[in-house]
Amino acid sequence: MPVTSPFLVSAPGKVILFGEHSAVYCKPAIAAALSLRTYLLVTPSQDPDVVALEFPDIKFSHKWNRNDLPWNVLNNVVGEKPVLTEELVPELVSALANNLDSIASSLHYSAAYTFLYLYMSLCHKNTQGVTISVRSTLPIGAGLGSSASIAVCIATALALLGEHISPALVRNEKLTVETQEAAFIENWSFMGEKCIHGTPSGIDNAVATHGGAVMFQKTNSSLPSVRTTMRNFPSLKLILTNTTQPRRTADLVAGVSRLNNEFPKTTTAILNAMESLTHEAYNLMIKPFDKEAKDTLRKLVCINHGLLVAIGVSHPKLEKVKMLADEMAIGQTKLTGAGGGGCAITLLNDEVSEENIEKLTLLYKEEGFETYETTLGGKGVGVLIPEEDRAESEIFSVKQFLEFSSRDQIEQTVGVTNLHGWRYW
Ligand SMILES: Nc1ncnc2c1ncn2[C@@H]1O[C@H](COP(=O)(O)OP(=O)(O)OP(=O)(O)O)[C@@H](O)[C@H]1O
Ligand SMILES: C[C@@](O)(CCO)CC(=O)[O-]
Ligand SMILES: [Mg+2]
Repeated sequence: MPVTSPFLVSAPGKVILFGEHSAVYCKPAIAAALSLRTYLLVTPSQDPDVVALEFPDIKFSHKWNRNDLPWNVLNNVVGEKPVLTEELVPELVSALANNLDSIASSLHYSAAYTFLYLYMSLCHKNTQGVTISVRSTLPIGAGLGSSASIAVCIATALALLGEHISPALVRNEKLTVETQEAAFIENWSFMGEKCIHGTPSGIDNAVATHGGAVMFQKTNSSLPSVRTTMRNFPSLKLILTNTTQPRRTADLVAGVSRLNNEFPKTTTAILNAMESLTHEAYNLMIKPFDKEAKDTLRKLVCINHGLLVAIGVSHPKLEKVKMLADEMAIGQTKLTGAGGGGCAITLLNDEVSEENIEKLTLLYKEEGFETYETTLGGKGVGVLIPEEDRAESEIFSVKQFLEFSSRDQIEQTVGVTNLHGWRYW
């Protein structure tokens, strides 16, 4: 698709309520889309041969000349059309290393590698040069699925540029993504997640694509994963706390794999326990959600956290989040996402007062932690373009997009419900 005017893609982060890590071992997990999102702006490049990235959230920008990319390798191994493979194509992975060798930081490398892998897979040599700028209201590398939300945004933008999905179908009049288009985005964002952390389960990018709340289970054969939409997902009162301790999902997933190799029987028993508690939680959450059910759900949150501690993915700062909440007897806390730092959720007791919530958030602030006000179960991926009669000057520029100074400013300016003068494709 020739890009004559900018377009904007956005996708949500997620909270895993039950089953992180066990999800990688084909156990079910429950997750919901977050109101915090990643926004990706596509603009035509001034030089049609240049593909540029502007990722200010991780202080990274980079350019490639599209003629320097290893198209021949790709065409020899895969052909001209995108072919979904079970694993990343090793020849492409190794050829791309030459285009990435000037990038030293692992944070920058994984973002650039994901982009290039998807660009090579979904675009072609003659695809017009574009600048891809990304801003997120999600904390990065903190357990809220920032990698999946950027992978979904990139896969969607490149699938549109490569004309694999049709703009008209990305959003129909009900503002939902058509099944086939969504499946294409989900599958390719999964390849993006593989670039970032090796052996993802696929739950994060499934939620970022489809939104809502799901029980998700990867299969250990070549069969597709099973995604069960949880339509009556109960509204949960929770505090989401970021320890701000940096960590990489890839490292934590690799740590669990080492533990599994060293103590296979014990690790399997823990993963099986996670499986059964996820089923128990699911059964509670699909029925009328009364006080008893809420109490039981909190107990399951507590058990799930204990099991995650047992497989070595907690962190002293996550334990501090839990301890402060436990001391106030305010609810039950578990880490969310890959752990090792990043975020925890505290599922609050029903009767908890606003005063106590404020007291706890203050205690967290004193520890250097951040808390977020969010809602769960929102929309998945979406694409917006400026309305036809929109004057060029009224469409924000890459420069403005890159200069938004805070999460609030991003949300207020490009937030899906706040963006005036743009319409769904
Ligand atoms: N806004 C962004 N700009 C650039 N790169 C990003 C952005 N958001 C995420 N990334 C990429 O995602 C990586 C972080 O992914 P990682 O899986 O480690 O954490 P997460 O997805 O936030 O947490 P979890 O996987 O536990 O939910 C970063 O290293 C970077 O490559
Ligand atoms: C740790 C993990 O289970 C969740 C990360 O959000 C990894 C995955 O499922 O891909
Ligand atoms: Mg991730």
